Amino acid sequence: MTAQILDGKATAAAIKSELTARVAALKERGVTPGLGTVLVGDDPGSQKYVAGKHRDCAQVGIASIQRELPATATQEEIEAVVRELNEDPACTGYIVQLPLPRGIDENRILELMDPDKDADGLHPMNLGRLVLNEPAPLPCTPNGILTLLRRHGVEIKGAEVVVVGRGVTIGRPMPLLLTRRSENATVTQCHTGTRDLSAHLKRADIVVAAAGSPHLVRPEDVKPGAAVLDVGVSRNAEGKIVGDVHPDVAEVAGWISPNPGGVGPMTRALLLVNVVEAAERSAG
Ligand SMILES: Nc1nc2c(c(=O)[nH]1)N[C@@H](CN(C=O)c1ccc(C(=O)N[C@@H](CCC(=O)O)C(=O)O)cc1)CN2
Repeated sequence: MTAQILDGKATAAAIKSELTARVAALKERGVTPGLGTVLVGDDPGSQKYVAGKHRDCAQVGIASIQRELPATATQEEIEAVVRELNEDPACTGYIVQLPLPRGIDENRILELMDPDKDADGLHPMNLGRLVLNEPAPLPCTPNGILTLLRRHGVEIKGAEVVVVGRGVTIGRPMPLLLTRRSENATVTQCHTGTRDLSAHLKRADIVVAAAGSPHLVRPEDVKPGAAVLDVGVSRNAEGKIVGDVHPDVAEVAGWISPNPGGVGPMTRALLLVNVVEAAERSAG
């Protein structure tokens, strides 16, 4: 039996359709939500992701504010754009596309953002609120993964979850979301220093593979029936995505997220959710 698909494309489309109605209701009250993006440099992947975010905005009626800087931009030039978006009343929320070019202090840029306009949920204040169980915009990829599981009826409560990776956008916040009382999962975080990854994976009901290591999760390491989410985006020589999950895992798992078409579209949809929620808060 092959695994059932955690269809990120279809789920994101459903979320966007729900958001279209919420944006229309906001506009009737005189509020137009606006998403800003700050793109620094000419990385083709980042350009593609940012273009996708603005396509999504157009689909649901959110206004787009785009700021682009060359790869040679200085820390001060990027900070000036961040300050400008903090002050711009048309900008409900914004993101700084990561990674930033080498030499730029990414944390300082994130800290400079107005936390109330942090559409990514990656500002230290908002990550702190998440730790403290206070309301905050949630990081888009972890929230996208949770939403994808929930909308496919995958049981999270009581599940043993293994998160592979410890990056700021996914690996670090993912366990914080999963261990809230509303989710009640038990989480093991694995990383390059984990001694026996295979032993941890074999016990997992849910695997979130976000290590950026091609085909790291092999079929022999997966518990039959487990839900496996592939967040890896390495590229092969032809520029095609190679995920962290070996394709044969589909023969063992109960659920699998395709890549592309799984977690990526959910990341974009949950970004729009953060913008619409911020606009609804500001509308009172
Ligand atoms: N400020 C941020 N930077 C980055 C984030 C983030 O959440 N905030 N995450 C990633 C990139 N990312 C969003 O920005 C992102 C990655 C992938 C996709 C996506 O839709 N992928 C498609 C495939 C696209 C392709 O063919 O390349 C898919 O999975 O189907 C959307 C957003 C790092 N930076």
